[in-house]
Amino acid sequence: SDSELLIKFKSSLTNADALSNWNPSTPPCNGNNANWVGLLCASDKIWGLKLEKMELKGVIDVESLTGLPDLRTISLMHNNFDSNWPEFNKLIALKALYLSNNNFTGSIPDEAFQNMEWLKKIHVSNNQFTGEIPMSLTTLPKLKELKFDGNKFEGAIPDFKQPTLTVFNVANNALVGEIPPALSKISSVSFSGNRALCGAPLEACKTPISDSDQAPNPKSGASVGSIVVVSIVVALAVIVIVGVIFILHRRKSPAGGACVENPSSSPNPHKKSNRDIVDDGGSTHSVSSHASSSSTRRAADSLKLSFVRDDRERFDLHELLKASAEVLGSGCFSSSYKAALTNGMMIVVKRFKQMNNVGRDEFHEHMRRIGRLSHPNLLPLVAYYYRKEEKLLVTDYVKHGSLAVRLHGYQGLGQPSLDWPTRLKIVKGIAKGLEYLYKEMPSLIAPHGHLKSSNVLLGESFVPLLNDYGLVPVINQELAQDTMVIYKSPEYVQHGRVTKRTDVWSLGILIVEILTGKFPASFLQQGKGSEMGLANWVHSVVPEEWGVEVFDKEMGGSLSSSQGEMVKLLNIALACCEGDVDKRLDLKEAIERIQGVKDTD
Ligand SMILES: Nc1ncnc2c1ncn2[C@@H]1O[C@H](COP(=O)(O)OP(=O)(O)OP(=O)(O)O)[C@@H](O)[C@H]1O
Repeated sequence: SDSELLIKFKSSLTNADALSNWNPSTPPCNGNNANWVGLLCASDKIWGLKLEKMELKGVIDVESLTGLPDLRTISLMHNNFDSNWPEFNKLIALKALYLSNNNFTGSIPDEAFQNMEWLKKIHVSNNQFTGEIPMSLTTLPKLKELKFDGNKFEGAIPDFKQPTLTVFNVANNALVGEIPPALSKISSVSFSGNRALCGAPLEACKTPISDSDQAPNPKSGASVGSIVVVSIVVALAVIVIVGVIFILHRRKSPAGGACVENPSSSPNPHKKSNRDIVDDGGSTHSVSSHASSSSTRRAADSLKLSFVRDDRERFDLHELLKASAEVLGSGCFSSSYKAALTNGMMIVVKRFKQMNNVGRDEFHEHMRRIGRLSHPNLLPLVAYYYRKEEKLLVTDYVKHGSLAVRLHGYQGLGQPSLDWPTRLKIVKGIAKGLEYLYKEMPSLIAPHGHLKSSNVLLGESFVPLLNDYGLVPVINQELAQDTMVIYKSPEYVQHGRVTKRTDVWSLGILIVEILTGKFPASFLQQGKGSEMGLANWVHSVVPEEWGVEVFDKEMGGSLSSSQGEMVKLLNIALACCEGDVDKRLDLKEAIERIQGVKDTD
């Protein structure tokens, strides 16, 4: 059983006190939550081991882990492991392996990553690894992130060619020789602190390379002269290929790859005439200018939008493809486009690529369930589109935009900020929307799951409308864990669990943001590192001994006339983002107390 395998895994570790609740008398998982510390669970299955900062040491028994067929991610970062490379390639389904900040030693065998076709992320920064960077890494088709910095790797960098490789860091090793041309666009910082690396993005290699800094690539066996000639040819080809990839990437990821739209940028999104909304199995279909091309027509014929409410005028994907579109933002999670239909209707299409956590039937059922929700503080789902590779969710366009932009994006433009009565009204509306979600979706542990200021839109008279709710069950777990707000909560960061009070924590963070006017910048980062940042952010903007100076100055005169009520609301917010779940307010208490705050202006 999973319990036995994990207990066996634990038995070869030394100093495993942190795993004391690994006890066969309770099952390791309870649905999507972990009973045992350091596990990541989904539907009672273990998909991740997150054993970080536990002072663990000893032997990593990979063999035992092969008995966990759903295991996709392993993090052992910030421990004291000092062994040689464990045979992780026995875990062929692994997608992410994080071993940074330990004392692993010895060389990593050349074939260490053979057959690990699913592996996307490998972080081994700040260990004591020696020898050469293993060649088998160059054969991984999905490799996205490779962090090998802060070790003692030597020799040349193998010829990485994967176009998927976007995060690459080998700084502070003892590497020599020419940087493979396909890596020339990576920041020079990622190659700094090595013995003798050359070529873009660092300085060009000298030709011929002098004896003292010559770095023959022991793996290629080619002469320096031929390397130079081949490099020039390859470099030219790469420039052309990178150019094409860049253009395609810009078309697909219009915000330039930024993880989350930065609300302090202009509130008016840059208008584009041509945007790709539907990706039909690899070929893209631009909105507007190519609407009449036969491929677009063929694709549109095969595409059907599923409408989830009866009270809405219907349109089809033909119409959507003809519409002129504008990019609203491109987060880690999704990309959003605003489209004007021929009948004048303005809609927003959100495109998700990683929404495959459930099968087709369950997905349809879940969307219909979301479609049945109706509340003055929820932005209703209008329609959706299902394909295995991607999903589109369609909502109305809300012309006043998001709370994030209203709070943080207007300052430079001389626009009036939100006053206290409006902020209080927004907080009360958000709380009511959340209360409704809890009532209508009781089976979800976190009925919202991604509550933050860019997911609160402002309707007429600043009525807040919650967006992106109820999506936790359908988003791929790995992406969800890296991006969704609930997974940045203290209980998830520390114990790998989400509770009925986790959305309350997000509500607390949001109220602190509304009252202080400070933006939790760690929302802009993805994945690890951003998590503690967000949990600690509250303490940085509202220190232990806080006074009236913490409130947003933009609230002007109300700061003196309504100070008492503001203090009351901030205290409620702090009780909502209390790190200890047992001491945190539950939703009912939080809502009662919020509704009791008065608009005294
Ligand atoms: N229906 C809508 N009407 C108006 N603006 C919207 C609408 N939906 C989203 N937006 C705005 O578009 C921008 C991009 O939203 P999107 O939801 O794609 O990303 P995000 O909320 O910034 O981050 P994440 O990817 O984590 O959800 C945000 O500023 C958001 O407030």
